[in-house]
Amino acid sequence: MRVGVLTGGGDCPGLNAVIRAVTKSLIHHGQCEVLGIADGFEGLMGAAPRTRALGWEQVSGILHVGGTLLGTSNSANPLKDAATLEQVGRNVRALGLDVVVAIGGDGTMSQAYGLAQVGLACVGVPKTIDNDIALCERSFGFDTAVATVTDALRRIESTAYSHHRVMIVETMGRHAGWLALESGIAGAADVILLPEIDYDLRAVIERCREREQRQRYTIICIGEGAKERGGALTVRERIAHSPDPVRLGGVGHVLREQLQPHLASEVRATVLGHVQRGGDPTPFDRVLATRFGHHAARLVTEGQFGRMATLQGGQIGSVPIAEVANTQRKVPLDHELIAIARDIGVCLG
Ligand SMILES: Nc1ncnc2c1ncn2[C@@H]1O[C@H](COP(=O)(O)OP(=O)(O)O)[C@@H](O)[C@H]1O
Ligand SMILES: O=P(O)(O)OC[C@H]1O[C@](O)(COP(=O)(O)O)[C@@H](O)[C@@H]1O
Ligand SMILES: [Mg+2]
Repeated sequence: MRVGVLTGGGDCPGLNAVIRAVTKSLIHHGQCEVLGIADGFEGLMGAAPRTRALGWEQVSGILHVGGTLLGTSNSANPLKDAATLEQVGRNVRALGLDVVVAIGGDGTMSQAYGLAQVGLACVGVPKTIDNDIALCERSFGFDTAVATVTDALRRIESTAYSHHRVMIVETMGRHAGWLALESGIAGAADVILLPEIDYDLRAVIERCREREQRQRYTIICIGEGAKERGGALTVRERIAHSPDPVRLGGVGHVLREQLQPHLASEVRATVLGHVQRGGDPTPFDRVLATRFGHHAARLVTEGQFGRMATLQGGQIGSVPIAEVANTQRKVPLDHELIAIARDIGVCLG
C-alpha cells in the first residue's frame, strides 16, 4: 500500500514520535510505502502536492524532538469549496495514495471526516495539548503541556510570595479546561477558572482577600476560554480564512483589571502562550505517541479506514472518525478532579 502521513492543527510535543512509529511499523511490519505530506491538508490543496518519501532514515533520531518535521497548518481548509475538494482528490489519485494517516485534533478529524465523504480514506491519530478530542481520554502532547504549565506555576509562586501578590497564570486549551485543571492541581493553584464554569468575580475577590489576611499571596490558574458569568470570551485574534477563525487569549489580563480595584495587593498576569506547545515530549507522551502510531499502522494494514486510534480505560483501541468529528470533549462538571479540587479548598470561581 501507499500511505500518506500528515500532521494537522496546532503542533504539539510527540508528533515526531507518532510519525516515527507509524512509518517504521508500516515499513517493517506492513511492507508499505510511506509519503509524508507537508503542512497538514494544505500540502494536498495546491496544484502540485507537496510530499516527501518517509523511510527508516528520515524518521530516525526524532523520537524526542518537539514539533513536527512535516510542518502543520491550523487554518488550511480542504473542504473550502468544490474546486479545492476536487484538487485534493486529483492530488491523492496522482500520488496513488490508498489512505492518509491524519495526526491531529478535533478540527483535523472533522476535516478527515469531510474528506471521507468524497472518497479519501483516512486513519486518525489524536493529538493536542488541549486534550479535547471526543472518545479519547488522553491525547499525546497534553502530559508535556501539563508539565510545562506546572513548572511555570512553581516559578510564579516563588515571586508571588516574595511580593505578596496575586498572580494570574493563563493557560491554553480553547474551550476545554483540561490543561488549566490538571496543571492547576499539580501546581497547587488557589483558584482554578475553567471555560466550563463561568466565574463569579465576587467569589474570586473573596478568596484573594482571605489569603491577603493569611498567606499573603494567591495563585490563580485560568484557562483561555474562561469567562465571567454573563460575560464574553476574550478573543486574541480572528484568522479570516480558517474554518474555525477565533483564537482565544488574554482573559488573564481581563481578570487582572477586574480584580485590582478590589484588592490591597498588587495583581500581575502571565499568559504562557506557545511555550506550552513547544519542547521535547515527556517520556509518557513518547510512549503514548508510539502506541498510537503503532496502532494507526495496524488500522491501515487491516484496512480499517475511517477510524481513529484512541485511549480508553488505559487501553489503545479505535473509534469511528465520524463519532469524533464536529465535537469536543470538555471537562464534565461531575469530573473527579472538580470534586477533589472543591474538597481540598480550591476556589473554582
Ligand atoms: N468543525 C470543523 N470542521 C472543519 N474544519 C475544522 C473544524 N474545526 C476546525 N477546523 C479546521 O481544522 C484545522 C485543524 O483544526 P485545529 O483546531 O487548528 O487543530 P486540531 O486538529 O488540533 O483540532 C484548522 O484548519 C481548523 O480551522
Ligand atoms: O497557534 P495559534 O493559531 O495561536 O492557536 C492557538 C490555539 O492552538 C492550541 O494551542 C492548540 O489547539 P489545537 O490542538 O486545536 O490546534 C490551543 O490551545 C490554542 O488556543
Ligand atoms: Mg482542536
